[in-house]
Amino acid sequence: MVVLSCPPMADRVAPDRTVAFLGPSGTFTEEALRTQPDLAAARPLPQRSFAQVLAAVEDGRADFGFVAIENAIEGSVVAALDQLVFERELLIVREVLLPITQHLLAPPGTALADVSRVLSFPVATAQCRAWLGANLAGVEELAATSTSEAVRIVAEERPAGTAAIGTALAGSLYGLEVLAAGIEDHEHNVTRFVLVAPPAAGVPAPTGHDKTSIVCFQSADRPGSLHGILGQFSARDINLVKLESRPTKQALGEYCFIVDFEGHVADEVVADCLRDLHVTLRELKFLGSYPAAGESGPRRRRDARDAWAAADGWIAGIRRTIHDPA
Ligand SMILES: O=C(O)C(=O)C[C@]1(C(=O)O)C=C[C@@H](O)C=C1
Repeated sequence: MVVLSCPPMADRVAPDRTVAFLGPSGTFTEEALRTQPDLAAARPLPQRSFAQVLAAVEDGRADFGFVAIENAIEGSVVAALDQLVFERELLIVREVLLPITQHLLAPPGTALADVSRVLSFPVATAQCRAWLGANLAGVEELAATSTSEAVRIVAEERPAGTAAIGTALAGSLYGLEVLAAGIEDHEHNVTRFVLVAPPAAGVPAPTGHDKTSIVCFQSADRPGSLHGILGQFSARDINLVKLESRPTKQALGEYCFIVDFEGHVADEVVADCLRDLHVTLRELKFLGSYPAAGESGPRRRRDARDAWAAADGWIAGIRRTIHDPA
């Protein structure tokens, strides 16, 4: 199951555009990017970290950045999410879902009993926690800057007794063999990636199947503040897709809320909700409205939004009849 988002023509990335992503060749990020024909045809700019990917977009070396942001087993990829929330002024313009299959890879001729150390990107290692406990209990876990970097190091530097966790693609690119396939702890392992661009690139056109992401910074830590935020959505029948609190890094116990919900800022009901939040919050950061990946969810809410637009038209009709006081 590879779920593709299908951007309208105007929102496809042109082949002369540069897309920065986590490298080197053979990362899951590259696999996800290659599910998108327009991104696969664009100029690739592999980087060594999420921060470098996003910095490349902000300083103009890349037109777009492509990063993992959420995993079905591990939750948010906080190193990327925090960058978007706190460090960068970038907009999400697309999301892509990729099923993730982890492989234990080692130089040809290695047996499982020879493995005393496992090298990988920590998010990937964490997805295999139960498998490692059951099959390689007590082995040393080492961190690399990405899964494919781990595979490259094991293939080229041959550290003693070391296997890598990564993609089958990286295994064949760098010449490692698969010691064990499908070692992730849950079979429905999916990672969500986002394509980001500078705000000047604008917001993608609504498709009728969209998501919006925002960050709510509260004015004060008082009872009911989260209830107040959520109430704005429930009053308008807007479905939340994800709600996460993250420390603002300003003071212990001070949190902001990252909210993903169905709909596009072009929808009147969404705009109205954002207006009310903007009035009440200390700061409201708009992370983007973009086509939602997958088939379930946002389409279900269209009837409610159509009803809201009809109600808006009804009010506008009444207001047009208000007498001019002059
Ligand atoms: O290291 C990689 O291969 C990546 O693309 C990064 C990453 C992540 O950060 O979540 C991407 C997908 C998988 O969930 C594991 C690792």
